[in-house]
Amino acid sequence: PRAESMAHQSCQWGYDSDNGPEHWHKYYPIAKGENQSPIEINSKEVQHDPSLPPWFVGYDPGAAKTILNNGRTCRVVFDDTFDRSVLRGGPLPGTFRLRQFHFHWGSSDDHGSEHIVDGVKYAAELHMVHWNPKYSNFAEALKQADGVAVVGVFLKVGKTPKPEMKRILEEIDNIKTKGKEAPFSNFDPSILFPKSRDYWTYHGSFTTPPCEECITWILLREPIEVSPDQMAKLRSLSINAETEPARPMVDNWRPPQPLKGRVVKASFQ
Ligand SMILES: NS(=O)(=O)c1cccc(F)c1F
Ligand SMILES: [Zn+2]
Repeated sequence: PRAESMAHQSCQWGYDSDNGPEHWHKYYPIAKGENQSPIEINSKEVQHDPSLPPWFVGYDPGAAKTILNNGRTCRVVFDDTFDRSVLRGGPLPGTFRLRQFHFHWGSSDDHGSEHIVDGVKYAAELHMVHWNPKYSNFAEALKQADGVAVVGVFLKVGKTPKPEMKRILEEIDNIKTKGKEAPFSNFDPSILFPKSRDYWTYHGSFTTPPCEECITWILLREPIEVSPDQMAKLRSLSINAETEPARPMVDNWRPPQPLKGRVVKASFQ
């Protein structure tokens, strides 16, 4: 157990019993808000919206910059100083700039995703984070209800490895511990998308502190398939720094939050 809880440290939130999701509201009161994420998707209650347009991405592989272990997830960061890699259409007003993508996963294949669909927990969930350039920067955007758009992709464990995950998983050996980062260039994240563009969409929040309610979620219905070895590779990351005792980076997911009357729309019947 950790020597001190989040209360003493300058708010090092995490996923442990003493700094995890049940504690976040003490430093981030919005964590108990009306539009929190993730949520459970119940197909019987979603509203099919035939007017929902398709979403599109135009990603420049040259915008990929680095991959890093921030002690909570594995994150790939992009150059978002201009409209270089963008997401548009779907429920979104205008184009949104790709800033980073990261993952959430479990300690075993039977759980790990943040959103849950008709009771199904996937092994992991990929989040591609974009922000609305009508605001001057990401920090401003996350204070606005239409500031951020995240495309969520479920990862399901099967027999066949997803070749497009290879590049990311190969880099993991270079970023094993917190604070490590490595160059990561020439990568178009749209190769990680499934075939179908069907999605659910709702208004929610970051699933991590600061839990700001600034996100238009676009959750893809079709999971991508990864192999057990690929999941084991993700689980080989550590949350500790190189000089600290090894602690595995697993179960970095927030449980589902109250829907509070929000309506989830589906782009498909
Ligand atoms: N899990 S998450 O997609 O909601 C997320 C987490 C950290 C920073 C973000 F910008 C973000 F969107
Ligand atoms: Zn996330």
